[in-house]
Amino acid sequence: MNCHPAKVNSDMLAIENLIKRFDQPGGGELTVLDVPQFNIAVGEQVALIGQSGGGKTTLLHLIAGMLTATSGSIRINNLELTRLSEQGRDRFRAGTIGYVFQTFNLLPAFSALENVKLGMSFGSGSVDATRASDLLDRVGLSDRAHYRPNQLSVGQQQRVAIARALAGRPKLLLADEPTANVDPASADTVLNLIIDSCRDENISLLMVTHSMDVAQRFQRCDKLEDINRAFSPLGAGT
Ligand SMILES: Nc1ncnc2c1ncn2[C@@H]1O[C@H](COP(=O)(O)OP(=O)(O)OP(=O)(O)O)[C@@H](O)[C@H]1O
Repeated sequence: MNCHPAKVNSDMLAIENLIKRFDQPGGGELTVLDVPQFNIAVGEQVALIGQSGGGKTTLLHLIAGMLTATSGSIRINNLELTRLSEQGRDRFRAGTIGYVFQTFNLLPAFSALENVKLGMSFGSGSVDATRASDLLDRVGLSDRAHYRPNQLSVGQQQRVAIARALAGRPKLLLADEPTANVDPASADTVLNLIIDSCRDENISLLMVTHSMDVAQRFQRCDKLEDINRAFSPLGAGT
C-alpha cells in the first residue's frame, strides 16, 4: 500500500526549457523564445508585458498548441502538450483552453449566439443553449443575440468573443491584447468581464497587454524580457 499521497501539481501551466526558433526568410534561424521556467497556478491571473516583436504572441500560440516548440516542455493541467499529435493538440485545446484574439476572429456568417454555441461545440462537443444565452447576458448582449458580427460595434464583437472563449468551460484562458482594438470605455468593460469571469469560474488567465493601466489590474505582472533568455534589447533573437 502506498502511504504517500500522490503529489498534486497545483500548476495549471508549467513550462520548462522551452525553445522556439523560426526559419528566417533570408535563411538561417531566429531564436525567439528561450524560457527556462514559467508557471501559472490554478486560478491565478497573470499579465504579460514586453516589447513589440519580443515573442508574446508566439508564447501564447505555443501554449495553445497552435505552434509546436523547437524543444522543451509545456504541461497544461498535468498533460504534456509537446507529446501530442496535431489532432491531439486540437482536441486538447478545444477542451481546455479559451483564446481571446486581439482581432476577435468571430465567424462573420453566424450570429452572436451561434458564435458562442460554436465555441461550445468545439469544447465539450455538446451545446448547452442555456449557458450560451447566459454568457451573452453576462457580457451584456442578450438583446444582440441574433446580430451578426458586422452588425455589432467593435466593443460588442470583443464581448461576444469573450463569451465564445468561455463557452467551452476552459481551464486556462489566453488573451492576446484583448483591449487593443476597443475604445477606452469598452476596454474597461472587456477587462472587467475577463477578470471577473475567470475569478468566478476559477479559470487561470494569461493576458498579454501593452497597457500599464491594464497590467496594474493584475496581482502578478511578468515581463517577457525577465523570463526569456533569447531577449535582446535590439529585438528578439538578435
Ligand atoms: N512564422 C514566423 N516565421 C518567422 N518569424 C516569425 C514567425 N512568427 C513570428 N516570427 C518572429 O518572431 C518574433 C516574435 O513575434 P511575436 O508576434 O511573438 O511578437 P510579440 O511580442 O507578440 O509582438 P507584438 O507585441 O508586436 O504583437 C518576431 O521577430 C517575428 O518576426
